[in-house]
Amino acid sequence: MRTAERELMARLPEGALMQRAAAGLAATCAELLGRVYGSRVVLLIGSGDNGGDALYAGARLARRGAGVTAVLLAPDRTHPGGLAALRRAGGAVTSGVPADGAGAAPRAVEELIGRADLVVDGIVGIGGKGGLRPDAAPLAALLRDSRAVVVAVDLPSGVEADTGEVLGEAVRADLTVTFGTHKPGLLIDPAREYAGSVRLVDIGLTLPAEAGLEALQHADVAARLPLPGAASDKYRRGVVGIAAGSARYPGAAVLAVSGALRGGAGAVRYVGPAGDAVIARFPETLVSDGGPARAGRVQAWVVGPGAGDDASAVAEVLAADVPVLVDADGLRLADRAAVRARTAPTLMTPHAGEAAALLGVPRETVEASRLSSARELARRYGATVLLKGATTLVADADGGPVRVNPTGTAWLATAGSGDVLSGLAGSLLAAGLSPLDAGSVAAYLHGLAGRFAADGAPAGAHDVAEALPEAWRDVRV
Ligand SMILES: NC(=O)C1=CN([C@@H]2O[C@H](COP(=O)(O)OP(=O)(O)OC[C@H]3O[C@@H](n4cnc5c(N)ncnc54)[C@H](O)[C@@H]3O)[C@@H](O)[C@H]2O)[C@@H](O)CC1
Ligand SMILES: [K+]
Repeated sequence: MRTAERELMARLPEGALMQRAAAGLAATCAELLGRVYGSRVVLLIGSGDNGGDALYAGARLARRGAGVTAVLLAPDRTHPGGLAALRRAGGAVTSGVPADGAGAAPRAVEELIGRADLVVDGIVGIGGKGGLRPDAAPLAALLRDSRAVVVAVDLPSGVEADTGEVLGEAVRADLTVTFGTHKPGLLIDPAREYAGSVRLVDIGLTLPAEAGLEALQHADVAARLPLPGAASDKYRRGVVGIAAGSARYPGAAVLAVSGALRGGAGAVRYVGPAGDAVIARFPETLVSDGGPARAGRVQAWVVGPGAGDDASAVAEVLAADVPVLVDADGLRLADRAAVRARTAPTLMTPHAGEAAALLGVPRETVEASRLSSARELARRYGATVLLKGATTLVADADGGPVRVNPTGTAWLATAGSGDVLSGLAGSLLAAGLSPLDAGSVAAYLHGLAGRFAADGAPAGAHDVAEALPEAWRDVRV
């Protein structure tokens, strides 16, 4: 993003890029205000180009009759062109510097924000690091209590653009207008939550083909779905083996199979103590007695959901020379050296707690730094890692682009939903997808299915599995 901006700026007349950004920002603000004339707009302005965007957008709104006041955090280092434009358009300017350098914003600023219809956050964008500085932090606190709509420029000020971490005080926006492309901080929790809904404004950048972070969209998923051809039979479509469930947790086996049956493999083979429960619910399942090593050929294994303490099944699966997905109890039971020694692909699917145990750090650390945690886990185990959570990430061991799943929903935070996901991803592995594709396509479909199943009301994991065909159909149109 930064390189692309530099290249384009060198080719365009001075300020052209900022004008494109400001035009998009002003249009969105006008849309949110409904009636611009007579509305009260406050601009929070830091010392960089992020403030410049906000000032030029403010000037456009002032010309349309809004009462616009810019609150300057660095009055002597404010974007000069933007400030002049706002003044020419009739906008007002006041200082936002706390009297004692930190602590509280000036009383006049508090009142302005209290009366505002809309506040534009132009404190800092991609040039910032380390949370808001003490002089800016009180403004973020004021916004939390304000009834005004808060629009962040490029990023909510204070979040880490490159990682999605939030290291201190940051602005909570209702909407973020971002330029050129999405930044990791808009896609990955916890920062994502600060951004509200995100609107992308095209400013004409040519972006590099490969980014550090990718999000699939419907067409990308559709292109990766395994579809049967004329020559397909159940074996060519792939057989997925599910080694899951225990006397205590038979339901995990049923749910993993329910996901696997909707993932594109031609057949699902089940191995474990819950065979009766599986057959009762899904008669099409091939149930084997004995361990995974004696189960017959499969093209991929899923091991771990509800597995209890059966370490031998996990060891047998890890010894198989086919792609293996390790989930839940399997992550705890797996011999770490055996995972690292595998030559066929491995896909690990921990939630934050399981990832923390594997990394030997507190759970909060993983939740606060999801991107680096997923990458580190993948590197350490030589495996692809799907880190579950509000924003699911899938990272390959080679350090290539990380996939962030855009379809997640809080409704999926329900018991058994991970079992469905692991069956689904395992089925895609058996059908021939790479672990990165299998994990990210599964997360995408699973998120969509969760939305369809919930549709504003609680849904169980089995509802999510039943909505998977609808998710397939949705991405294929
Ligand atoms: N470079 C470009 O071509 C374009 C840039 N645009 C805007 O410019 C922004 C980047 O501008 P800059 O590189 O000037 O950087 P920013 O404006 O994002 O931030 C830099 C300024 O913020 C202050 N700052 C840094 N960390 C802070 C913190 N933690 N708390 C408070 N203040 C902090 C610094 O003193 C510095 O002056 C983008 O986010 C975007 O909004 C857009 O106008 C589009 C075109
Ligand atoms: K901002």
